[in-house]
Amino acid sequence: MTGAKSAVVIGGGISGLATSALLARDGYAVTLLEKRGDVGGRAGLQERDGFRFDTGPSWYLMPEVFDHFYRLLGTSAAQQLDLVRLDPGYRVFFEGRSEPVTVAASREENIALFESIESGAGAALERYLDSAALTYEMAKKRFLYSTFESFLPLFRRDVLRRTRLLVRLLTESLDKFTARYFRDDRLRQILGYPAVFLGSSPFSTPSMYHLMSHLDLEDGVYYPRGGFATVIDTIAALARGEGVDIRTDATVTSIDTRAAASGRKPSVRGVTWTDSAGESHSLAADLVVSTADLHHSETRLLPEALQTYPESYWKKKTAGPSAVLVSLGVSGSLPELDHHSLFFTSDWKHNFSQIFTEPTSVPSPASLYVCKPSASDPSVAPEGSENLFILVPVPADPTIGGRADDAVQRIADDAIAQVAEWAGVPDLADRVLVREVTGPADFASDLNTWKGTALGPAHILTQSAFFRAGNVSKKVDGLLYAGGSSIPGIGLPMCLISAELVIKRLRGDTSTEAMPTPLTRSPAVNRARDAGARR
Ligand SMILES: Cc1cc2nc3c(=O)[nH]c(=O)nc-3n(C[C@H](O)[C@H](O)[C@H](O)COP(=O)(O)OP(=O)(O)OC[C@H]3O[C@@H](n4cnc5c(N)ncnc54)[C@H](O)[C@@H]3O)c2cc1C
Repeated sequence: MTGAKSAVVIGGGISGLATSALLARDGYAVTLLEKRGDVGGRAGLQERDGFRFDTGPSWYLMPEVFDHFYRLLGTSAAQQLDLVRLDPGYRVFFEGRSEPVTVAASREENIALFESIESGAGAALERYLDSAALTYEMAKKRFLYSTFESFLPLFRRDVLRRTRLLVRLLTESLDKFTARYFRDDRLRQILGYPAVFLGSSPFSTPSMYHLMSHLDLEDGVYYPRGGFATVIDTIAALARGEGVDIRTDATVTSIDTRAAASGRKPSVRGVTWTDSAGESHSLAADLVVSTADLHHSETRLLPEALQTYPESYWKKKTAGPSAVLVSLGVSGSLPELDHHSLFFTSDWKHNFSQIFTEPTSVPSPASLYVCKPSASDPSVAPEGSENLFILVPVPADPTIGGRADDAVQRIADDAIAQVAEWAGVPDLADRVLVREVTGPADFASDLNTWKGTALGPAHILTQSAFFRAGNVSKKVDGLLYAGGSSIPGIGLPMCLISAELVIKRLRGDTSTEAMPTPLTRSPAVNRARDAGARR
């Protein structure tokens, strides 16, 4: 585009694809460079023998955030995806108890469910969910869509009025918070588990995040038919439609800068990248947005003097868990499992401390998660078989190993045995037709994640909201960040918001709300383009 400013986006996960689409719509000439052979990053796809395995996300929460993102691009979630609301929401197996608990799709049914487990818990859940809904709405309106470039817009009457409540929600742990409402361990586990979505533990994540229960117990759990890869496909197609040049097998090896004019910071001049044949290339750009993990972007792609977040910063930070992922094609049907099934151990607190507290170790038995997308989607498994995805949270430590290591394969064997025993499918291991395993070392080498974390920096208080790493380099002009390790944080909806925060930061938009839809080109970009065209 004549006169258009150029941008390079590093990384082709959901954040990179979303950021590149918005930048292109805003008038930038965008090139996206992804090191792997396919886009998707953590939200990848593995196809084998007729099975389609999503390699990462499986919970589609905060549907309005997805829809808002699509609307920025002039379309909608309904136009792009075939979403089904899961009913029931999910099933939970508890160690030592023969009867699982089935969490329903609606608030009313869940209130009745809680009451059936603990007398008085129905009314307590009503209060809990009211508080969760209010906190979620406030987070969406005041925190999630803020770049925190300025704190002034946060000082609104609705926030100030709730200062005391906010302080309590930030300083009390989620576990303590739920204990004030419920006595039954099972209910407290159901309400504490969402901390794992945030790469954290209910014992260290702030109770602010009880807002997550609004999402799974009231708002509903959705699934995009075709799998999460279809979400990636649609965003990649929209990015291409906006003119983004997406290049795979393109590993960025440095973010390049030009020396500062006196009194100013150095500024980006582009990136150096290597193709699959190992040949090095330079690509000039006015703007670079890295959506690779922030630890990698900062400590591997920039010289030390230009790092806003050097190794000394990361030494004091807490990584979210890594995971051993087991994708299985299984012959026959598995009615014992729901679309989503959770398996909680009774020494749950010890389980979390094994993952997060030094010296760490791999929990066994583990509190783990199983997805069976074939429950809702025949396209992900050949007829007469099931698609299973087991996620075993483990410490963020690449020395645990990867798919080639016996230790990781043993963790996978143990997880299959645990699911078989707890869910009552004794022949599960014998029915496995296809098996793919991923471990912490694979996250580190395949995706350049910090310490092999599956998710990113944990959402503990000191790594949430304005305490989380910001989306702009303090040392290099024209260098911005998006993705799970930056603001607002972990999860697909957060990553879509992080893309929008790049546009807000470039425009100096310090508002706390989502931008109006559809995204229209900023006057500043139009002026720059016109000036370039006149030259
Ligand atoms: C097992 C698992 C389960 C999850 N479950 C859920 C869920 O149910 N719901 C939900 O909402 N979220 C879930 N998440 C979180 C969600 O998947 C992530 O937050 C999100 O996908 C992160 O996207 P991203 O684009 O920020 O990072 P990534 O997906 O990691 O993308 C970064 C990209 O950068 C590339 N890259 C790295 N270095 C370079 C380089 N030097 N040059 C070029 N490219 C580079 C990587 O290859 C990668 O493709 C889950 C994640 C995992 C791993």
